[in-house]
Order: sequence, then structure tokens, then C-alpha cells
Amino acid sequence: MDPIREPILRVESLTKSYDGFLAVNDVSFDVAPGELKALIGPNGAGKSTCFNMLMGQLKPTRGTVTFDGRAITGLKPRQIWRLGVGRTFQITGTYQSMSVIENVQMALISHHRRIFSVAPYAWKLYRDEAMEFLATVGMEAQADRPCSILAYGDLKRLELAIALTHRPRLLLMDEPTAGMAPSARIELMQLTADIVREQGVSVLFTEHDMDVVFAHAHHIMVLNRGQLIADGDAAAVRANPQVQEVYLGGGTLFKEADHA
Ligand SMILES: Nc1ncnc2c1ncn2[C@@H]1O[C@H](COP(=O)(O)OP(=O)(O)OP(=O)(O)O)[C@@H](O)[C@H]1O
Repeated sequence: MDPIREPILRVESLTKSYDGFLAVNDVSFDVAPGELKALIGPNGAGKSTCFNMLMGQLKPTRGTVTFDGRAITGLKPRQIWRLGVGRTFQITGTYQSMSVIENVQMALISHHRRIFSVAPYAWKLYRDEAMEFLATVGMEAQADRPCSILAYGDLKRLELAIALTHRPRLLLMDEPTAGMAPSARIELMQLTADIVREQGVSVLFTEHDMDVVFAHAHHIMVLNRGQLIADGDAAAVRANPQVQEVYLGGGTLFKEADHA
């Protein structure tokens, strides 16, 4: 990481204990501006618990989270979101009865803090802006299609467009490619990497598909039983004996680690 630039996210000694069981144990890391960083680990390693604490859905037992120089530990999810931390979920949250562009317009109405009583005129007002977000994810041609008939991969792209409407400076993506075919997974992460590069947004994502992680992440962190055992670039993480032990019992390849 560039030592001169302040991290956009700083996590220090983050800990979550459930009746003495440490789901997340003294975890510290930074995310730099414009960084695409993965958080991986076997099932039950503590990834979701960690994400939920970053987003304010879960109160840490100990530790601090600092976003853009401001302590956000203990803030409500909506306050954290307003400060510029976006999130996408494993299950898409789009409105199936509305069209693709209406879903984006709805997010823009919320972003601009408009109320729904102005919706008929707002629909018109935000159409151009919505189209720009659809262009970012390559979905202009699908703008007027109902969401209910979209392929799953397109729904995930739409969800990304919706998350971007709030112009987050950090986007947390929880298993963005879950449920997708392998080729579609690579496409979605390529799109995410392009957005990171072009817009300077930072992305922290969890992922079980090691091909996706090693092809796109600038840095990779590995959690195991609540503890961070590695934080580095792909080569360093691949070569880390502790990581190899966790994934493959001492092997050297990562291919079989999919859905560990
Ligand atoms: N509310 C809770 N009460 C008790 N234990 C919990 C609770 N939530 C999570 N845990 C435990 O904390 C550990 C970490 O769970 P978490 O869901 O964060 O893991 P994960 O890495 O996201 O797993 P996955 O990849 O399967 O989603 C697990 O052992 C889980 O059983």
C-alpha cells in the first residue's frame, strides 16, 4: 500500500465474542483508496461476522473501525451508508415488479432524499442519470425490461449499479458471484475491477471462488477461525504455508479450494 495515502478503511483489533466463542478475534487491516481487496476463508471463518460489524449491523465486542479518518464503530447501518460505505448482498434486493431503470431511479430518489410523493416527476428527472449508471454496468439495452425476467447475472450487475447510485467510496460485496456460472463470475468481477480503476472506489469482497479472487484482487486477506492469518498480494498469500495448510492441508494449488 502507498504509505503516503491514508487508508479509506482502518480496522483495529476487531473482535466478536459469542459467549466466549471468538467468531472474529483481534482482526486488524487497512483498505487503501482505489484498492480491490478480498477477504477469504473457509466456512465459519468469520467473514460475514466481520462484514456485519463493518456495516454496523453487529456491535463489536472490542475494536474500532475508522472510515476516511472518522470512527464509525457503533454507528447505525444507515449512518455508515450515508457516510459513503455501500454494500451488495448475496441475495439481490431488486424490485421484481419494476423495470431495470425504475429500480435504479428508485435508488436515485433515495440518494437525492426525494420522497415518493414526487415520484411521477422524479421518474422523469432521474432517467438520464439512471441510464448513466446502467451504462457503467453495460445494461442500457435492458433498461425497460421487467426485473422478473432478468438472468441472475444481469440482476447482480443491476445490483451493482444500484449500489453505485449512492456514490460510495467503499463498497462491501458479500460473495458477489454466489450462484453464478463460472464465466459470469469472472465477467462480474472484471466489471467490478474496471469500476474500481475508473472511479477510484475501494472494494472489499468475500468470495469462495479462488479463480475470481486470484484473478482480480489487488490484495487478499485470509481469515481462519476468526483470526487473520495472511494479508498480502496473490503471490505472498499463495506461498503462505499457513494458508496452504488451511485450504489444502499443505498442498500448493488453489484450484480445489472453490467452495471450501
Ligand atoms: N449469532 C451467533 N451466535 C453464535 N455463533 C455465531 C453467531 N453468528 C455466527 N456465529 C459463529 O461464528 C463463526 C463465524 O461465522 P460467519 O458466518 O461469520 O463465518 P463465514 O466466514 O461468513 O462463513 P460462510 O463462508 O459459511 O458464510 C461460525 O462458527 C458461526 O457459527
